[in-house]
Amino acid sequence: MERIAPGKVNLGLSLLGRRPDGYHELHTLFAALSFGDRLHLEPIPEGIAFRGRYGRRNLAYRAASAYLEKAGWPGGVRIVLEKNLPEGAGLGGGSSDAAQVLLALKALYPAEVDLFSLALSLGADVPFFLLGGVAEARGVGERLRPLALPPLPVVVFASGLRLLTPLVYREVKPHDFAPELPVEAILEALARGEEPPYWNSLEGPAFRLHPELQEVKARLRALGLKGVLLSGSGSAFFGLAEDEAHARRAVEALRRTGYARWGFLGGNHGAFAADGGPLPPSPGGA
Ligand SMILES: C[C@](O)(CO)[C@H](O)COP(=O)(O)OP(=O)(O)OC[C@H]1O[C@@H](n2ccc(N)nc2=O)[C@H](O)[C@@H]1O
Ligand SMILES: Nc1ncnc2c1ncn2[C@@H]1O[C@H](COP(=O)(O)OP(=O)(O)OP(=O)(O)O)[C@@H](O)[C@H]1O
Repeated sequence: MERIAPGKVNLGLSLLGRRPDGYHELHTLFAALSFGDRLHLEPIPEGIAFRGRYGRRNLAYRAASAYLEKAGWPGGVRIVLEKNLPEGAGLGGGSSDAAQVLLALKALYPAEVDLFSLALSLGADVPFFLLGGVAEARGVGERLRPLALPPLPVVVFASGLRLLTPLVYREVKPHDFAPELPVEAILEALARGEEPPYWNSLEGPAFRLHPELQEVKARLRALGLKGVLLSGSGSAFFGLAEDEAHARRAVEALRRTGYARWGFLGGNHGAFAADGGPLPPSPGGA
């Protein structure tokens, strides 16, 4: 069984405040990308045979172990993980891998397991990846409302700087908090190809930790991309291109200085190949 684990960007991320549990209340729009990691999974009599970095600490391994434990070890699984997303870049790579493992194991070994709470226990971004597409999220990222967006050409760039999410959140100060995102106005601007009225509250902390990120953002803007924003806790940025040709030109200008890729975001029709053609739907839905 092959599955694509798409990356994500946050089409706006507002931190509303700090919660008693130490996490932050957020309001964000998740949008899945048309490219990501690739996982190959096959049933084996027992145990978890995993090929990928970090071994048992890998989120894909941890998702397999969590599901099989809850399902009463009906069998085992072999997982081969092909990473295409940069790590620690704010593109949700590990979280997406974990979600695809949960969906695949539910198809391989159906059981009365609440995937959603299992996903949340693995990480705040994991529940979104059970849905994919585009969704408004509140809470720590688990209260999801699916949204519809036409597939938009998007450019993603990561300079290679690893920004660990907990460190960025630890840098958050009270003046980084902001109001709720204007969701309808953002969706309208995106549909019209105008500059969306969104922001990412984590840019402040990230830029305080790594001021050089401001220059990366300026470079993407200078290429004519709209809505240039840090994705999640970074260090990747994304920007919206006028069309495919513009996206290709921007990637050409960026590719010598880091991870540069274009694709489509939005659309609730699952993953697309980066050239815009649809990938075969991954078995087991979603
Ligand atoms: C930055 C985002 O990626 C935006 O989508 C998410 O908020 C982070 O999602 P994630 O990487 O899955 O985060 P987790 O692995 O669950 O949490 C890592 C650390 O980030 C901080 N964290 C995460 C989410 C949140 N709403 N508030 C937080 O303060 C916590 O210190 C937590 O220990
Ligand atoms: N399958 C995995 N893919 C990538 N990183 C993983 C994976 N499993 C564990 N990790 C560890 O988790 C860290 C964060 O990985 P991930 O790629 O999810 O970060 P991210 O892209 O910033 O995600 P997010 O946007 O959710 O913060 C990595 O730096 C790595 O140490």
